[in-house]
Amino acid sequence: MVSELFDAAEWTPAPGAEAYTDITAHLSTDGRIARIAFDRPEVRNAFRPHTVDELYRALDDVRQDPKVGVVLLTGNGPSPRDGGWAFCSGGDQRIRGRDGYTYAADDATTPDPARAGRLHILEVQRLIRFMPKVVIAVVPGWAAGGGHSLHVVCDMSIASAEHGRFKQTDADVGSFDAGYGSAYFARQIGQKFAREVFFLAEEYSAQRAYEMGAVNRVVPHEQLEREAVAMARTILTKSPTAIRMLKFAFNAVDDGMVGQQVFAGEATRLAYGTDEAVEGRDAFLQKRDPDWSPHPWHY
Ligand SMILES: CC(C)(COP(=O)(O)OP(=O)(O)OC[C@H]1O[C@@H](n2cnc3c(N)ncnc32)[C@H](O)[C@@H]1OP(=O)(O)O)[C@@H](O)C(=O)NCCC(=O)NCCSC(=O)c1cc(O)c2ccccc2c1O
Repeated sequence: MVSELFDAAEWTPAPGAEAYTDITAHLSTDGRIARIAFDRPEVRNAFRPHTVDELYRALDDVRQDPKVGVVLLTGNGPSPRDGGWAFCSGGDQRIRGRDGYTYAADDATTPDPARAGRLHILEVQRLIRFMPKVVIAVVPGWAAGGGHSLHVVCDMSIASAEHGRFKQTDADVGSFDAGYGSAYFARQIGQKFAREVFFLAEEYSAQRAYEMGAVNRVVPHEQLEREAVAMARTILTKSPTAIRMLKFAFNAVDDGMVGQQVFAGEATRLAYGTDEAVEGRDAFLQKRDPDWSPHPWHY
């Protein structure tokens, strides 16, 4: 069983997914939705460097899959140990070294001193942020620490009414996501609430997260993945170009010059499709002056 909420009739394994140990990756049977899930429920889906490597690969694969328009990022469960549910509880504290999270040597908890520690969940955050597809955090249980930050960076979040729980534990464990996890979170819900979530590190419910504007929908646990798929199916009825440009427009205001670059790159791609741009290219290749006369100076 992948997860108690997983509907086997809906999904087929993504190419290469059989090699994953710490995540699962599936595509909907029509190939248009991806479901990528943390698969370490016994530790509330905490991630180690190997988990992050797999997550990055799976997300990058779907980024490059032209059929996929929406990605559901979730956590499998429940825990076989105590029945607890989690989206993700952040970095695996057992293998946190002085330079980041350490790769395992011979077993999952023995650090390999030959490899530098990693904080590359931040690379995953950037991949989610900049991929031209909608990423929905599907939160069946705890979103804590770095898991809290991951849901923050997703485009939308949907949470289980019964088991969805949130807690930003960074400051409890001497860590701090000083980028999207905190500063962008404050943009989402406001400075006072964001500071409260980080400075007090108190647990809050899915309903409270909804009231603060941190999640889009709170739904009965049993229906969580069905509702997430329904949201994805609605998004898939829209224009891919419009959704892509909207995502990058929403990002741009908070992403500085990088946000402008990402948005502008897509604008350039659209401009390349015009007769005007084609004339510029053809004139160069044909070693003649471009004829811009069919193209007015629009106002
Ligand atoms: C998530 C919890 C609030 C859940 O509490 P609950 O009581 O339901 O469950 P347990 O505490 O009993 O947990 C069950 C079992 O799982 C183990 N576990 C849970 N989380 C982790 C974890 N993150 N690492 C390792 N193990 C974990 C737990 O020990 C239990 O196992 P036993 O064998 O002991 O029974 C609660 O579990 C909790 O608070 N978890 C820790 C949350 C946390 O502090 N996460 C790390 C925050 S820092 C971080 O994630 C982070 C990562 C980065 O890569 C960054 C990079 C750059 C900047 C910042 C980063 C960053 O902040």
